[in-house]
Amino acid sequence: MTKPKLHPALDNGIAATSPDFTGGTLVCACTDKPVRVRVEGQIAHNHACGCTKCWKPEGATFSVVAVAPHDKVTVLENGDKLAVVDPAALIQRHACKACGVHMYGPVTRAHPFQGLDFIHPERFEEKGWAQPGFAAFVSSVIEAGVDPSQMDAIRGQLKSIGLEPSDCLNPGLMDYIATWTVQHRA
Ligand SMILES: N[C@@H](CCC(=O)N[C@@H](CS)C(=O)NCC(=O)O)C(=O)O
Ligand SMILES: [Zn+2]
Ligand SMILES: [Zn+2]
Repeated sequence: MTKPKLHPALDNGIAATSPDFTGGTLVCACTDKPVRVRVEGQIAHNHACGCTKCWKPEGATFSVVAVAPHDKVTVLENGDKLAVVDPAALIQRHACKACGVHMYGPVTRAHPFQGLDFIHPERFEEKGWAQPGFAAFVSSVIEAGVDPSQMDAIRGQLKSIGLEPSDCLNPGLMDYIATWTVQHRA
């Protein structure tokens, strides 16, 4: 059986994290006037996401997505090309209107992730960003059109490259969210 393809940054060996990575510039896919977004410092919680809302490159089953503190994220150039994909969503994904790449997605409402921006590290010009550590929303790939019969192979492939599959977030983040919820009960 052929290995299921997940994402270009996962299918040919995952690039190692560099301790020297101190930030980088995310660039959209436009050749003319690309949007450029600076992220200071290393990213956190990098993971593969199977949900239908996260941006994926052409042909990918998963997105690769991480977070950075909002105050470390700055639009450098061509921010006039950005628009929020779904203003009602928790993550305010700012996409390039010309090429469709999601450049940054802040969480502004009261939520355990408030103050964090979701970004796609494969758009960094630089190498060395923290490598993905788990896979989230794996069952959601079915909503994007994957045949349910493929799920065993997909979960097996994720495990084989060291990305433990979850159908929501990973246990550490789910515990963090539940703890926040207890602490913020009215
Ligand atoms: N099954 C749904 C899951 C969507 C979902 O909950 N995505 C997660 C992971 S990115 C989330 O936190 N979404 C918040 C948002 O989209 O604002 C889908 O695939 O559309
Ligand atoms: Zn673009
Ligand atoms: Zn997602």
